[in-house]
Amino acid sequence: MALAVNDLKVWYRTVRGDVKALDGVTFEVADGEIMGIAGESGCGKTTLGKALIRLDTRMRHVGGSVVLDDVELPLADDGAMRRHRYREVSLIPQYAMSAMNPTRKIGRMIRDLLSAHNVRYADVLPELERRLELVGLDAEVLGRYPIELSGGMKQRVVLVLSTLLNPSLLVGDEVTSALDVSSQKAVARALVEFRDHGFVRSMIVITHDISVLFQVADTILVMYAGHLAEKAPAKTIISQPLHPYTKMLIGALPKVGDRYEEQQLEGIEGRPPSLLEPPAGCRFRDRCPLVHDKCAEAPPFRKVAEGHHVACWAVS
Ligand SMILES: Nc1ncnc2c1ncn2[C@@H]1O[C@H](COP(=O)(O)OP(=O)(O)OP(=O)(O)O)[C@@H](O)[C@H]1O
Repeated sequence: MALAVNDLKVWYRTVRGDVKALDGVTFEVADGEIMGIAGESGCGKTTLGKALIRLDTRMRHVGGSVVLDDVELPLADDGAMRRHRYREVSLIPQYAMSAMNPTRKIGRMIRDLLSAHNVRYADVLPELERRLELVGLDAEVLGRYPIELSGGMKQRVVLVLSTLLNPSLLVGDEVTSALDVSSQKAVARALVEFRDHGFVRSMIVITHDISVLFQVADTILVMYAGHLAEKAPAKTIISQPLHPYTKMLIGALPKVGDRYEEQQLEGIEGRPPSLLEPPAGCRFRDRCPLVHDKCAEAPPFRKVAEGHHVACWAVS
């Protein structure tokens, strides 16, 4: 087992009270698994990804644990997390490619990052060049400034850089967003290849665009309002989703072969509850077509088949 997250709660302190962005989530990611996280904006995807690497000053670890390769990560202790970051668990944050320092050449930027982790650039340079080549980039990109590269090239550099020390887990947050379709495909392919080559053991790929996950993910975890709704193999999520929210998410996707003007995208009516004062019970119940009395109680995230977990009272 690569990653075991148990009843993890991470809240944000705000002047209006605590935002319960991650409110007791439990799941596992196996060795070699690429797990995608899907869900509407604000459901807690980014918070979950960040919580595994670095809590920012407003985030508070309220409870629960994260165990990576049998070692519990000291989430609340930023100094102690340093030892795990980058070497064992690495993050490609949202907007990583836009956040590259425009005044630093790519090679210099990588050198700085490595030296912050006590690794000599010269020692990894041959491997760095090999991996750049693998993602279709010539080693001469190391002598270029970020502005000289396209979005897709930058994102492939970020992928190589973030996995250079072969971490056990890579978390990629919206790594294919803001790219054109062919660059999206190249980055998605590179993610899978990096796992297949063993450059990274397991991955969590976060996106609001569930169709991206069909290209890369072995399993998909669907989140709703700081809770987990469903986790299953990607094929099962597409063909036999069980949670009413997952069914709506899948139903909201355009169907292959539909003509644009004929598409009737259903969308999902209503909005998720506020995470400042989330209601007790199932958080989806106000929007759920299957709501009944029992939903006043929070449904457990329980196993319904091998590799398939669902939190819904209406699923038998
Ligand atoms: N710094 C912060 N301070 C207070 N609340 C925050 C902060 N960052 C996020 N939140 C709140 O936490 C909840 C979860 O946000 P998060 O960014 O994790 O969701 P998300 O699913 O990744 O959304 P998106 O797809 O828009 O990135 C939301 O209600 C959001 O408003």
